[in-house]
Amino acid sequence: MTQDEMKKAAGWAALQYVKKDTIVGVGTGSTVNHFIDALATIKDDIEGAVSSSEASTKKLEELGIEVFDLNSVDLIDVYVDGADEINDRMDMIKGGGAALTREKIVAAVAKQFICIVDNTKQVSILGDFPLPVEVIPMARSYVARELVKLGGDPVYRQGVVTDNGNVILDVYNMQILDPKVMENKINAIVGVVTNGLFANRGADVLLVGTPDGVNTVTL
Ligand SMILES: O=C[C@H](O)[C@H](O)[C@H](O)COP(=O)(O)O
Repeated sequence: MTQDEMKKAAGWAALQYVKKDTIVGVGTGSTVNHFIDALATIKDDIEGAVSSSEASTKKLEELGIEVFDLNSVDLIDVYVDGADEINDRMDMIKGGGAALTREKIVAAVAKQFICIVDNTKQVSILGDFPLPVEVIPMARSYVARELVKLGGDPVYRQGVVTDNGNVILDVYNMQILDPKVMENKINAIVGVVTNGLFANRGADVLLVGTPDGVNTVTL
């Protein structure tokens, strides 16, 4: 089974968590793209979606799913999104596709976070995947120096501008032993918009695509 087939299995499995007549929070990335394909098959049964990126908005609209502005929505029942790494406490690193800030905002509003991954994303300690940090452009060098003080090696993701008009620093060589503390420390640096640690708000349900089917994990 290929990695993409495992992503697809996890993406389609998330459909069982979508309730009739609700607004669905939709993440970003190659795994979520499979979920969007699945969601399109029940588009007449849902009210629509709130999207976490321009890319997901485009795909949702192309498939005929109405996309609402988050400010016009009071309640999101489930938020479905992928991850770059996830540990057994359901803490995640996200933002490999630079969509971390809008993802974190939509996830904050949702009652339940359903994380969909293939089995290569499960880790015991977060940090092998470089941690993305979205930064206001004029603060890039200052934030990079502060990230070095926290023990990381930040690298500017050249040529990438986020949907919010900002830049990304990818922080290498961080062994993230306490994800909540590190999330808070990095967010406290002036000039940081947000970082890709999702620990204060982790996943509630994890669906893992494996060669033997989809495993469901809850805490
Ligand atoms: O910014 C991107 C998101 O956080 C994605 O959810 C994450 O990078 C996982 O993406 P994929 O499903 O393509 O591996």
